[in-house]
Amino acid sequence: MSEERKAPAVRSGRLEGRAGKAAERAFTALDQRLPAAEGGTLLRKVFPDHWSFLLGEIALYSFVVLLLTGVYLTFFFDPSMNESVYRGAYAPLHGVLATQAYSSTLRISFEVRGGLLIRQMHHWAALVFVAAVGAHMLRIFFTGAFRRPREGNWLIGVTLFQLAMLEGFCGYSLPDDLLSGTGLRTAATIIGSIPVVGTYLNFFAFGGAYPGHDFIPRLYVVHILLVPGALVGLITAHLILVVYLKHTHWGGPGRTNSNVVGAPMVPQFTAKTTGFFFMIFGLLAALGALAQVNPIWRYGPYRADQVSTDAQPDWYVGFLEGALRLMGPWETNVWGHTFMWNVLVPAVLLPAVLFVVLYLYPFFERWVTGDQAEHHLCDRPRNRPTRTAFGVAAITFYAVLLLAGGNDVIAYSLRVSVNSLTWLFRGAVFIAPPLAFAVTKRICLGLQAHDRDLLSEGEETGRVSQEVYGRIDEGRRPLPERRRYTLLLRDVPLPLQPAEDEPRPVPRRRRLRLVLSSWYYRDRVELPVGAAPPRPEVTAPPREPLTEREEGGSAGQ
Ligand code: HEM
Ligand code: HEM
Repeated sequence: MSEERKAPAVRSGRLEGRAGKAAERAFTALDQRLPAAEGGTLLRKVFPDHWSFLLGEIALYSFVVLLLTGVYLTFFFDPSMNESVYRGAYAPLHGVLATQAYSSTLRISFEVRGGLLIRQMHHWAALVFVAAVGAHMLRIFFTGAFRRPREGNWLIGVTLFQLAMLEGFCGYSLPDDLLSGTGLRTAATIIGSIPVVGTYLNFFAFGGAYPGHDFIPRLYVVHILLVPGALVGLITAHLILVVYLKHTHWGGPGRTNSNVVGAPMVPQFTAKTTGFFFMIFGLLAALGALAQVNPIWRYGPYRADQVSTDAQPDWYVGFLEGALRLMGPWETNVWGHTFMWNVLVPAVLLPAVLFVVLYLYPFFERWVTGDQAEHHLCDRPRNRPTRTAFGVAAITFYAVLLLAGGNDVIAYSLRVSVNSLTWLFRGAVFIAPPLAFAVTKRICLGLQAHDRDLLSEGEETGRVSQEVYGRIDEGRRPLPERRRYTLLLRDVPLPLQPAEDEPRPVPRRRRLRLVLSSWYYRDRVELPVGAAPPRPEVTAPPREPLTEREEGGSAGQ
């Protein structure tokens, strides 16, 4: 048997003699049936350590909690739209006509043992899940972890993000209370706004005129089978790619673009991440036990002729609600077909454009930079001012829409006119993102200038002294070597330049690329002269295999 295919404990010399032979035999038997030797290599895979890498894990573990609590809910939830008079444990609603979906959710809340806890855990886990997915996506964006070779994983990620929002929307629409019914009414209007086919799609989805009797059972299948199935499949592919492509890490001495340094999967990483799972589980259980969420008995069952004020969707759908509230009442009638711009633009076209932009961003940036190299080091956001500014502008745009989605609540709480507030948000949606872009870019360049200052002048000691001649010395000392190295490890491409032999006049597409490239990369603060950046370690040619190194250990694989 080759050295590689021996049991790890035998290989490392920790097991000798009879015990060693027995271990070797057992391992060989296992390896003939399962890829045990390959699995052993996998167990030593290293995983870099940084708090920002925990965001993906929070998403993963809250998804696991959703699966566990969701299965429990399916034992008791009845997705039927048949109506009957409510006679359950919640006396204030006695005598009210409600669907089985609504009554069974009340039963889960008041009669099933542990039902309210599990229901609230499920809802809190959904809120945390989508938030973690969003935050994880931002970390990938701001650190440039979407660049070659991880573009495929970015595409899977953007799909996961949409599925997460869809799953959440389907989930909170299931109990058929007044709030969720109002959300479904909005969904029906959005489907109906699609030109030409909208009405037919609506009839198809709802099995007749809205609300019909079919929609909640259909939504149920989507919520507990289709979307979770797609999520499980894509998350598995996502994680396989994370393992296969290896994880990015933050640069520093010994941490380069051609290696990955971190704790081995077994035992360090597994121990840490299992503990982290239990922390998340505990936190969600505490939230479920202590913080009320979605008290559907206060809203009452859905009735198509009623709508409550301050009806707010879950936070992740709030931006669509905001976009709908900001849009003016525009419609056009063409050959008997009505184009409802007031719904079509904010609720169909806007999200479509946003997600296409998200899908394409890595390819756009690669085109602008002409950068074909593989990148395994995380970017410091300040070193990519234009990308960072883009990200912050997008977050600002999203935040304005989210706030606009709660314009009635804000107006009521602050005692201001809801119309004035709507106009304020209409202005802000156009003005705030470019403003955020400009401010962020300035801040990034300011931080770069600060880095340059640190490199050339050293860091402040905090001790100001005065010489006998009167000169005041603010007290600086050279940066520690590790910090200096990290600041110098900067990987920022130069703007593309027209080649000497390029045909003139330069074709329009090429000109656009040159202009964009210059706009992206011309603003930068150069590092001090003489401080040679560790360039060779920054960019590796494509398809160089990465070496793995255990923290404080030697290089392997
Ligand atoms: C259900 C949702 C998701 C789950 C459970 C998930 C899980 C994870 C985990 C556990 C990691 C490794 C740890 C880390 O870097 O945080 C990871 C890495 C990654 N994720 Fe996700 N993710 C999800 C959604 C997304 C989204 C929305 C995007 C981007 C649009 C994305 C893009 C990536 C990329 C590119 C990596 C590799 C990062 C690197 O090597 O530095 N993921 N994901
Ligand atoms: C990403 C995954 C999921 C998300 C984001 C999600 C979200 C939600 C939300 C927000 C609700 C409304 C809870 C409430 O009543 O306050 C809900 C209800 C429900 N979910 Fe999920 N869910 C997910 C996965 C699952 C899975 C995998 C199952 C079952 C296998 C499931 C089963 C249910 C059931 C039966 C209900 C209705 C009961 C009720 O509303 O109390 N969910 N879901």
